[in-house]
Amino acid sequence: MDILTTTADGILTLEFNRPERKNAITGAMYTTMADALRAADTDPAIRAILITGKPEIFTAGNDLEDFLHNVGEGAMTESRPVFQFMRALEGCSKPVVAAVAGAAVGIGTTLLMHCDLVYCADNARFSMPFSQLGLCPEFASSLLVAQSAGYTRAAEKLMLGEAFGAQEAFEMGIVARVLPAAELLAFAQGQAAKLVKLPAASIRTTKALMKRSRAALVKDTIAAENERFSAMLTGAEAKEAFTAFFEKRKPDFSKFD
Ligand SMILES: C/C=C/C(=O)SCCNC(=O)CCNC(=O)[C@H](O)C(C)(C)COP(=O)(O)OP(=O)(O)OC[C@H]1O[C@@H](n2cnc3c(N)ncnc32)[C@H](O)[C@@H]1OP(=O)(O)O
Repeated sequence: MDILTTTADGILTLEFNRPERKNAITGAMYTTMADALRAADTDPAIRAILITGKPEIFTAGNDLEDFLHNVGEGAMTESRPVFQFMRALEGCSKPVVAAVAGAAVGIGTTLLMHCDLVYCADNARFSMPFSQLGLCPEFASSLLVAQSAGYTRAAEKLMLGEAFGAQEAFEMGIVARVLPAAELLAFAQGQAAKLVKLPAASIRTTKALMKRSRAALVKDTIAAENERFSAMLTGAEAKEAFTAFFEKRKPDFSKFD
C-alpha cells in the first residue's frame, strides 16, 4: 500500500508509504487520497484529517516516470488523479493537518498551501523545482506562495526552484511551527485531537470563512497554471529534465530557446 489510510479517534490519517521511491506520488496514490478525503468529508465520525510521510521523507512530488510516460493530451485535465486529489483537498470542509519531515518536493510543498495546520520537523526541506523541470507552478502555488511570503521571496523559490529549510519555510509562513524531528508526529496528532474535541461546525465555518476571499482567485489561478503546465509537460525541456533525472546527470537546457 503506497498510501496508508488509518482512522482512529475521529482522525483520518493519510501517510505516504513508498519510501523506496522517496514517496513519489503515482496516479493510483492520488486516487486513493482523493477517495479517502471525499469519504472523510461526508463521514460525521471524521472530524480532522492528518497528512504525513516518513521521518526521512514527506514526498518527492509527482512520480517522474508517470510524467515521462503518461503525458499527452489532457495531461492536467480535471479527470486526472492529481486534479481529483487537489480538488478534494482544496474543497475539504474539515480541518487538514500536515506533518512534514524530510523533503517535500513539488506538489509536496504545493499541497501544504491547501492544508490548515502545517507543521514540519527541523530536518524538513521544501522545494518547488518547476522551472528546473521545464514546467511552471501548479495548483495555485504561483498565487499562494506570494500571498504567504511576499512576491520577492516567492519569486526566488519559484524561479530558481532551489530547496530551502524548515526555518525559512517558517519565516515564509508555509509552516506554522518547526519541531524537533522526534516530536513532530505526536505534536501534529495532538493538534488534530484538539480539533476533534472542538465544535465541528465552528471549525468548518472558520475554515470556510478564512478561505472565502481567496476561493475565486485560487480557482482562476489553478485554471491558468494548469493549462500552461499541461502544455509544458509535453515540451522538450521537460522531457530533457525527466530523462536527465533518471540518467543521474544534469539536464542541458542550452539547446532550447
Ligand atoms: C503536479 C506535480 C508536480 C511535481 O510534483 S514536480 C516535482 C517532481 N519531483 C522531483 O523533481 C523530485 C525528484 N527527486 C529528487 O529530487 C530526489 O529524489 C530527492 C531530493 C527527493 C531525494 O534525493 P535522494 O535522497 O538522493 O534520493 P534519490 O537517489 O534521488 O531517489 C531514490 C530513488 O527514488 C527515485 N525517485 C526519487 N524521486 C522520484 C520521483 N519524483 N519520481 C520517480 N522516482 C523518484 C529515484 O529515481 C531513486 O531510484 P533508484 O534507487 O532506482 O535510483
